[in-house]
Amino acid sequence: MRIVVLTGAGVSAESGLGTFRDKAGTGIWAKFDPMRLATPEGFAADPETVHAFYNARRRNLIEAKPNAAHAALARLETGLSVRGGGLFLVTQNIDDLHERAGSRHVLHMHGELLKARCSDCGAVADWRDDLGLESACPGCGNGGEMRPHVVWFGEVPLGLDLIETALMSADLFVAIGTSGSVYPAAGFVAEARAAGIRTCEINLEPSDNAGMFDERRYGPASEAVPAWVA
Ligand SMILES: CC(C)NC(=O)[C@H](Cc1c[nH]c2ccccc12)NC(=O)[C@H](CCCC/N=C(/NCCC(=O)O)S[C@H]1O[C@H](COP(=O)(O)OP(=O)(O)OC[C@H]2O[C@@H](n3cnc4c(N)ncnc43)[C@H](O)[C@@H]2O)[C@@H](O)[C@H]1O)NC(=O)OCc1ccccc1
Repeated sequence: MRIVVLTGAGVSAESGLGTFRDKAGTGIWAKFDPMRLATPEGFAADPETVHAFYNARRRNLIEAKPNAAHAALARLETGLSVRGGGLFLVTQNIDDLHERAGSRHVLHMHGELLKARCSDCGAVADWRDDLGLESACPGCGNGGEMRPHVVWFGEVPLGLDLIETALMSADLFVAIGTSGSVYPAAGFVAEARAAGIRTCEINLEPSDNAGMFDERRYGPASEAVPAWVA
């Protein structure tokens, strides 16, 4: 059995990491302007404020712990591989909770908060401290060029070709904890359906494209994902 799982902010919500959009309007993008904080233009216009936004999220992440949903997906990875199948885990999350729960192969299509990238030479480095204009690139040594290694709006997500290949050879596509509002990730279910692949949504509430899924399971990820994996 080959399964492609796409996760979003909802899988890390019970680990204390805020989601971006929710019906109650208390998501990160309800409090902060994504066009100012999560676009290359916003970073060019006001890098200090963007650094402060991601530095706060990085410190918060370092204190966070994986939850039962992350642990269940790590078990699924092992379980499928010993039975000759495979799990392709792609996440929109920039946190490292899947890896901390034991998942060995995780594709971060929107980048990683614990990495920084030099806008000059493109070098990507592990980064756990605050990032700022004074941060020097460990590659080319230039200061003032380091930025969070995340995919901002208007930027091309990472690993789209690998995701496409995995999707086209999958038996099942499952979306977990995502609102289905950000593309191209929100379009994967349509691609899976078009390829005749079975689809399932696991979420707290129906997502924007809930109707596209063959199967829907609702509840907190820390309960619904272990129940689905078992
Ligand atoms: C807002 C939207 C309309 N805009 C877009 O989609 C844009 C523009 C666009 C492109 N194509 C389109 C087509 C139509 C319309 C618009 C577009 N897309 C882009 O700009 C993308 C880049 C998008 C990436 C932007 N970066 C992020 N983040 C990184 C930084 C950061 O994190 O700061 S996006 C941001 O939203 C993403 C999606 O959010 P979710 O993860 O789904 O989280 P959300 O809060 O929305 O939902 C949480 C869900 O969990 C549920 N939940 C809550 N608690 C729990 C719980 N306890 N248990 C279970 N579920 C739970 C809730 O009910 C809810 O449903 C997140 O990953 C997050 O990363 N780039 C691009 O298109 O480049 C060109 C291109 C593309 C392909 C090929 C060539 C060229």
